[in-house]
Amino acid sequence: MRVRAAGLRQVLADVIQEVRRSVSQDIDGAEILHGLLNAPWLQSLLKVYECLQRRLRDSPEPYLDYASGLSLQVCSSKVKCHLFVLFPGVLIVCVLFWAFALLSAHDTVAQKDYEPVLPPMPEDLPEDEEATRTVCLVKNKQPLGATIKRNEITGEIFVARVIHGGLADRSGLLHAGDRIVEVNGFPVDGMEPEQVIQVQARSQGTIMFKVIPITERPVHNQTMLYMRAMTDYSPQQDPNIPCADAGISFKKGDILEIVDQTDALWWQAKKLPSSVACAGLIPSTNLLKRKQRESWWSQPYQPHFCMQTCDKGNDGVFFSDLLMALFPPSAGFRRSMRLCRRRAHSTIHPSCPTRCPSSCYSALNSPYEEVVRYQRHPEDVHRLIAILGPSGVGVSELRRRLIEMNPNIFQGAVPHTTRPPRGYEESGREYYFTSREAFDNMVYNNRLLEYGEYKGNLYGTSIESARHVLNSGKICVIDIEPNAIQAVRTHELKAYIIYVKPPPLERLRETRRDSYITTDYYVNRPFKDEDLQEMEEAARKIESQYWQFFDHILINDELQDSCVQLLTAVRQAQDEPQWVPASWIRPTAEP
Ligand SMILES: Nc1ncnc2c1ncn2[C@@H]1O[C@H](COP(=O)(O)OP(=O)(O)OP(=O)(O)O)[C@@H](O)[C@H]1O
Repeated sequence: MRVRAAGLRQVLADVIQEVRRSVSQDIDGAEILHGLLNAPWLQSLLKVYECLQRRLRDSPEPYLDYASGLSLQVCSSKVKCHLFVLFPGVLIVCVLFWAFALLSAHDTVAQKDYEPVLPPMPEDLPEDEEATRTVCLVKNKQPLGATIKRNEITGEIFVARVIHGGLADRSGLLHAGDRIVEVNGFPVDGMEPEQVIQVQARSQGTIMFKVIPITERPVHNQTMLYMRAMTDYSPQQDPNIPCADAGISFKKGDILEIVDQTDALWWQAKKLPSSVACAGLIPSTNLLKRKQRESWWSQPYQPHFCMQTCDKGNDGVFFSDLLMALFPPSAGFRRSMRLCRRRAHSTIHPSCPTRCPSSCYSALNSPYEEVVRYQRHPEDVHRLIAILGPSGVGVSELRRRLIEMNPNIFQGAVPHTTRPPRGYEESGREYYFTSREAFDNMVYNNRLLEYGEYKGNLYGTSIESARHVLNSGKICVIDIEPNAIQAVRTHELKAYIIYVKPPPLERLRETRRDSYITTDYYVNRPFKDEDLQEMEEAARKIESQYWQFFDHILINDELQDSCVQLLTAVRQAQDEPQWVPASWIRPTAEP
């Protein structure tokens, strides 16, 4: 009340005076606040606000709503003659034409002529009139925003759901559960829903429903809920959706704002970022899980995409030495792990299935993952940066360049190995050298993010190793195999996953012309066309299985551009809000 009486600008002036006093008392921050409150833009903004408030209070009423008619009368009288004396002919015609147009617009607004003409209310309202409601909606180009269903026993037609933000919802007059008795005067009992829709589609301009409102409307205490889609969905390909046009399609990784979960089978959601007010139908978690199970049973058997090879070649003693010399502290583990896939006696394990069977499998199988917006507090440890991509795409190169750019900020996690150290190696620098027993112990206790065996030696990255870097205040940057994604997506590490994607084949050929690939053998050799095709194929497989987990996709085309992109993505991960699983922030949230 005080604000209205005194005016906002007056209140601001009082506050400024108070703050000025604080400035003279040298109170921390008072000067900044004073400068802010004194800013001319704030004064102007308040002035505009006050003007608008005044306008709202004393909303202008038209003095006449027939100004154009009156002016015609005036013109046809003597005044016209006087005007002709004062102004030459053409000019006066223009001025009069303009003035009439203006006055006619004024009259349209004054008479509220632009509002739709509603049909008269029916006169013969039945006795039980209070039990029915006549709802008149003005159709524009958008759909009505409601679906209907038929009670198969009684033949009665009901509103099945009202789409959030649609025409029916905005009217506030139709609700899920209302029984539709008539549409535009046609009784609809016993009709098929398609026939009812045809009746309503025929109507022009307005559409009138006679409904018996539902007596007990469910109370909505909907809270904001966001989900990351873990699967693709297209309503056009779903024969079970109540109305395909009311559905929304989404792809893995899309963020969905769930606006209505009242229906057990069909939720209403908006795909973010969204500029539309109207939501669309998506299948609920349970329904989508059911669909996935059904489609899984109908698929031919597909072996799990797994990083295991059983090549028994034995030409690598030499190779390992050269390898470690070439890539001493940071790239060794990845290289070993990568070559594990290609070479002898090797397997790579994500540590996760033993560590977190429930969260891993549920995240892989659940069609949605609840997410929240999270921004790291500047005083918290950094988020782990995990980079992955198909072999040869440039993960090691990008990671190496990032760390070299600023080793005071970025650091890799030192891997563990059971292989004996070489002359130049120091435990804790190139590797932590451990016994096989100690390594097995780490595996048993789920302390490894991923591990693998190569030529009889075990290699792995431990959680402690990543934690050590993070606790030192640096940003830990590691490269992982795709099947280790689940192991790094934890409340503690809050991994930000960067997927390095190869550019189209043409660009790969051009950009990798002078680059070398590390092959099965200890020599690096130029990329061949089949290496590039293999890379594309591997990328397709990774994307089809893991796309939903990627926080950033970096297309490694020009190396310099990719480095800049990587740096930007890492900065955003640490300093800007990102969608993360709700279970990281609220331990009670379902994984
Ligand atoms: N954008 C790029 N343009 C040209 N050459 C590149 C680019 N990115 C990486 N390279 C080169 O491609 C080769 C393979 O890159 P890198 O070793 O980083 O691959 P990787 O993804 O780590 O796979 P792997 O671990 O199997 O070797 C290296 O010689 C690297 O310098």
